[in-house]
Order: sequence, then C-alpha cells, then structure tokens
Amino acid sequence: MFVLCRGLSGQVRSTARLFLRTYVPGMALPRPVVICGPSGSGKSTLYNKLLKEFPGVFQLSVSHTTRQPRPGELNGREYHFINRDQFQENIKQGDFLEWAEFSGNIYGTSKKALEEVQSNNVIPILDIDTQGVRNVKKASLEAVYIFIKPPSIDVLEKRLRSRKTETEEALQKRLSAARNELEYGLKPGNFQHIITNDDLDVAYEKLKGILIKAIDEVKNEQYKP
Ligand SMILES: Nc1ncnc2c1ncn2[C@@H]1O[C@H](COP(=O)(O)OP(=O)(O)OP(=O)(O)O)[C@@H](O)[C@H]1O
Repeated sequence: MFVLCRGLSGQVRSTARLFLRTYVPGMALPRPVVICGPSGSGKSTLYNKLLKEFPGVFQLSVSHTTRQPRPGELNGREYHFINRDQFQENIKQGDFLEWAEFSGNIYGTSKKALEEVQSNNVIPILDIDTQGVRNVKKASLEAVYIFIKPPSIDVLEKRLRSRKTETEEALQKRLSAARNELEYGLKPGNFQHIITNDDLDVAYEKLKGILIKAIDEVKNEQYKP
C-alpha cells in the first residue's frame, strides 16, 4: 500500500496516509500532546527542548485568530489570521476543537489544522490553558494530557519576574490566574500526567519518558521505505 502512495503529490500523499493510518487496523494517527500549566510554569521551555531534540517528530499546533498580525508575524506560522465572519462561520460548521474570546479577539484550534499535522505522521503539541483543556475534552480529543506544575507560587513569581516580559499589572493577572489553573490541574483525574518543573533537566526527562513510545512509533513509521 505504501508503493501506491509513491509519486503522488504531497497533498494526495498526506490524504492517502491519513486514510491508511485511520482505517488500516493496527495503524493509528499520532496522538496530540496537550501541554497545560500556569503562565511561567515552563511549558514552552519544555516543549521547545522536545522540538529541538526530535526534529520532524513534533509540531506546535498553529491556532486561528481574528486579531491583527503583529510586525514580524507570518500567516500560518504564529497564527492563521482570519476575519471574524469567517471564524464565526467555521465555529457554526463545527470546525473548531476549542475556541475562546480574549480582549475582543477570538482564538481557537481547528480540527483540520490538527489533522493535517497528524496525517504527516507528526505529533501535534497543543499549548492551551485549562479552559481550552475543558473544551477539547468535551470534543473527546484523544490526546495525552500533561500538566506542568511550578514548584510553588513563589518560584513561579520569581521566574515570571526574571523573564521580564510582563508589566506589573499583567504579572499580577497571571499570578491570580495561576491559582485557578493549579486548582484544576492538580485535581485528580483531570490530567494523565503531572510534571513538577523544579529542576529543568529532571522535568524534561520525565516529559520524554511519557512520550518516548509515541516518539519511537513516529520515527519507525518515518524510516519505512
Ligand atoms: N526548571 C526551571 N528552572 C528555572 N527556570 C525555568 C525553569 N523552567 C523554565 N524556567 C524559566 O521560567 C520562565 C518561564 O518559562 P516559560 O516561558 O517556558 O513558561 P510558560 O509556561 O511557557 O509561560 P507562558 O504560558 O506565559 O508562555 C522562563 O524565563 C524560563 O527560562
């Protein structure tokens, strides 16, 4: 069946692969990895290490948004930029796994964006907050759900301050949101895995350990002729 896919255009090939991996017994699409945790807990630090160590195995899922692109942002790289009418139409059609409105703009994860990544035999990473997690769970997304926990609120505050990306007001908002995120994240049953990000290398090894089987599966599939 693999021979049949050879020589086809990328689009047809990935559609064929999607078909094969969806319908052939024993073959499954790579499961998305949902990474959640309070702002400053170290989510992006951890998944950037994965992206670097395993090129071609993971891809950060690109969200859709109605906000205007900022200088330097590219459509399809940071976000898929679409207008509000189109977004609302897509929501009606059930195209979004999750969506939310922040400061007058809509943000969301489209099912198609995720499936395209999976059909290329790549594991999508979703960096979403607990509200997003609640929504993707409602949509019955079969994913690996991982919560990243800071060692304490004090350490979280120190890390956010030393990152120097927030105004004092934004920092206070993030810290107060962090308490709610932690309450949901640490509640038994909400996440399959909880990683305390104290020592970065230890936390990363734990993350890798959780995903190593999925990484091997993707790599094995990539090496097939
Ligand atoms: N284990 C660690 N030890 C010390 N510093 C860390 C550790 N993990 C992350 N950091 C630092 O803490 C800061 C916050 O990490 P990061 O930006 O990865 O958090 P985040 O969860 O992705 O935040 P946001 O949701 O706001 O994007 C960064 O400056 C990062 O370098």
